[in-house]
Amino acid sequence: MLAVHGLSKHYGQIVAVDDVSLDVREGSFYGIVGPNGAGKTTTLSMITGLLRPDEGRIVVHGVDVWTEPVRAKHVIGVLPDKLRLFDRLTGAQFLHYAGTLRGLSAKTVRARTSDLAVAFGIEDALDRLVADYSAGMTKKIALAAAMIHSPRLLVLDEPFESVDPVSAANVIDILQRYTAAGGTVVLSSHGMDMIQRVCDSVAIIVRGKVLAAGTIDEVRGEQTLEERFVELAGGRKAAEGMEWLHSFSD
Ligand SMILES: Nc1ncnc2c1ncn2[C@@H]1O[C@H](COP(=O)(O)OP(=O)(O)OP(=O)(O)O)[C@@H](O)[C@H]1O
Repeated sequence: MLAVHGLSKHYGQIVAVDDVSLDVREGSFYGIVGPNGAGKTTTLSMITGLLRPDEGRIVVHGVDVWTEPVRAKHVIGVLPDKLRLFDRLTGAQFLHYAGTLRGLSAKTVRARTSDLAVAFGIEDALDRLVADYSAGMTKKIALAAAMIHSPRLLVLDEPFESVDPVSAANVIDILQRYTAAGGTVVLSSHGMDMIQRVCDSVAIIVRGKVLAAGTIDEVRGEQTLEERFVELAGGRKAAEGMEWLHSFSD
């Protein structure tokens, strides 16, 4: 479903993504993990056609994302990192915009909007401005917008950030049913337990490079995914110094 080959991106002197290759099969629930600043968002932005790579190739369902962007984007649903939404729209208007932009009829959008609102538990918020939503509600409406055109591939950048545990479980349930039906999910997250429990495959990215990729069991071996992650990310730093923090200013 997704083939990424030799992807690189520099920001001035900073090498954000360094020769990343990934293969994601159809129906996979694929996690991307890495420390802050590892290059996850940069990688996902290039995969979804939002950020032009310096080098490399991305093919989604047989379509090259950067030579045939319109066809490729038809296949992809995206939850971007910084949610820059049209937040002076109500939730319903926002989903109408997202659906009709993707070529759906107004009738189809209405039907799917009410299904999505129930699934995400935001029925009561549909007529309120997105600008007035809480962080978790904003994430949910953005997720709903990513799904409304029933894409084959969902690329979700930290979908569970700010989402409460019950809602997160609901979202996971929705995504698991989606992958069981042949949809493919690629998501980034810092939730190691969740990735280990929910994903079938994972890539660990550190300083722009893929240090491990494969099925969860292949990557973690005898350890937990978190232990393997900490090992590859260079271990924990001892909490020394900062004594001033315990000297209290009053
Ligand atoms: N627009 C930009 N201009 C300059 N540097 C950038 C830009 N976007 C990202 N970077 C740098 O590229 C590197 C990778 O950033 P990226 O946002 O891809 O990391 P990430 O793995 O998603 O991190 P996090 O887990 O904190 O979200 C970082 O060093 C970051 O400072």
